This record gives sequence, C-alpha cells and structure tokens, in this order.
Amino acid sequence: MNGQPITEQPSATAALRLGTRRSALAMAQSGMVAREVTRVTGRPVELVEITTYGDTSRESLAQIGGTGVFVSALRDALLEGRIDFAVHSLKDLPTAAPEGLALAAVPEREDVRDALVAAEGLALEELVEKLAGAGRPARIGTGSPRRMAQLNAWARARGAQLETVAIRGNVDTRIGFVTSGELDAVVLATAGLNRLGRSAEISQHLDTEVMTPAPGQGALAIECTTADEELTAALAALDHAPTRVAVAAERALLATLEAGCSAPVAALATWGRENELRLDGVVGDPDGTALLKMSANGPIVLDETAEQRAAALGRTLADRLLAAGAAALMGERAR
Ligand SMILES: NCc1[nH]cc(CCC(=O)O)c1CC(=O)O
Repeated sequence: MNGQPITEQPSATAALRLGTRRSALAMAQSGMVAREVTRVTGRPVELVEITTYGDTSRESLAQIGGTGVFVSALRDALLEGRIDFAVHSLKDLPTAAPEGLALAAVPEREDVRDALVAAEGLALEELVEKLAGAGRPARIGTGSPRRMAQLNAWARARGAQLETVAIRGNVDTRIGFVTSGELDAVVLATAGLNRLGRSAEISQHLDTEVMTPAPGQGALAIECTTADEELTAALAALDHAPTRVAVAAERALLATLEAGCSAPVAALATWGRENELRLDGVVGDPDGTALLKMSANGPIVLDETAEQRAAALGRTLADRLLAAGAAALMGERAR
C-alpha cells in the first residue's frame, strides 16, 4: 500500500501523504478519510504506513500507560515532515494539545455505542441467563477497565453471574476468542465494526445507559501541523461542528479527572433539543462495586465559542464527580 495513490485525480498536484497505522481498522478509517480529502481538495492522497508502540507491544494497554501509545509515532512523523496529515480514533488521542499540531477536523461521528459480539448472537441478558442455567458465569472479554466496570456493575445490580476477562488484540483476534469458544462474548466499539464492514457480527448494541462509551468513541480526529496553514484550512471542510463540540465536553471531563483512555471513565455528550448539550459522565472501579454516574446540561449555540463552553460543561461535571469521590474510585493506577 505504501506509496500507492489510492485515489487518482486528473490534476497534476502532488499527492498528500496520509500517515496510518497498519491495523485493518486504521486502514479502513484512513481510506475513508483519504477519499473525502481528495473530494474537497482535488488532490490525490497516498497512504504511508507507520508502526506505533501500541501495535508492536504485547503488554496490556493499562500496563503500557494507555495514553498515546497508538498516536505518538504518527505525531513524530507529522512533526518530522514525513507525512502531511494523520487520522486517529479520537478516543485514543491524549487530551493534552500537542505543540505544533492542529486538530484540523473532527468528522461526523459514527455510532457511539459499544457492541456485544456473543456466541449464537445472544444479547447480554440472554447469554447470562443461558449460562446460569448451565451453572457457570458468562465469560466476557474486554481490555477496557471502563467496560469491565460497567459490565460488572450491570451484573451486580441484577444478581447475575458474569466474569470479565482481560484481552487485547485487533478486532479479528478479539472476535476469534468467541468463535473458538474460549470466551462467551467480547465487547467492541460499534463504530469500529461498522467501519470494517463487520456489523453483521454484532449480537447486541449495548444501551448507553448500561454501557456509556469512552470519551470521543466513534469519532475520528484529523491532525496536521499548524505550520501547514493551507492544508489546515482545506481539511476544515471535513469538520462536523456538533461532533467537535460534543467531544470537547467529553474530553474536558476526562482531562479534569486526569484520567487517560485506559481509566474506568465514560462520557457521552448528546444534543437534545436544539442548542442543548447533555453530558453524562461515569466513573467506576473495574470490579463494578461502585459506579458513580452524573449528568449536566448546558445551552450551547454552535458559534466560535461553543467548544470552550462545552469544555466548561465537561470540567464542571468532572468537578462534581471528584467532589463525590471519583479519584478514590479510579485508584492511583488510572490517574
Ligand atoms: N482502543 C482501540 C480502539 N480505538 C478506537 C476503536 C473503535 C473505533 C472508535 O471508537 O472510533 C477501538 C477498538 C474498540 O474499542 O473496539
């Protein structure tokens, strides 16, 4: 794929170099954005493969620190001029704004929900009931403390038997645990499965009340250098303001909690009535013994200050969560 223009244009302008990770999901996301970029700029886009630490390390994300493991190699390539722009899953992007880089666009968000991929296409409740009949707990794989916390809290609330099993790996590997019978189900982001054309393997879309998604889940981030003003301006055509503002609230909550993408923190901002942003925040411990849930609403008009006001909403909700004991719940490791 390296060096191959994936979109051809009659114009003689030089190809834009899009840095991408090699995973199937990253390639799918980059390919989709590449086509859009060609549509709005008229320039061909070539994919440049970049390997990140998160791709080569076999350690758990919690062990290697989580924040930024998929992102830093792409950012280095941008700052060294080896690529012109990069596409990240927004939920993998550290909340700190990097020197010299611009978040040029946040395209319209995909489905925010987490998905259950279970044997025989069973829903969570059916799966747990069936296995209770067989005298054992449902074994559900996920590497995410956020998903573990909410799965365990769900089970605890209904006195159901469920066991979360820490797993890692790409989408194929994770679904493989279910097909092989090693696990009864895994939880993955719906957005990723949709982008990979694997929606048919979803047995249930988990309700966001039961499984609130990660901050930024389902959204992409398109990054380039601030020095490249022309490209920054051109990429802005791919920006979707309602998505950008919603994720600003979610990420401000995460930043204020001083938590990373491997922390048991969930946040979802949704537009209700026109110009009304609702933010739901959840902090838990992976065992699901306690789950702290709060929400806040703010009237936000989509103007130049919208992102800042959304961020203020996120900080306010985070402060309320902290006042209610969020820090102790997350524990030292996640902070
Ligand atoms: N942490 C890995 C990761 N980063 C983004 C997605 C899915 C796509 C998205 O949420 O935009 C995934 C996989 C998953 O959680 O199943």
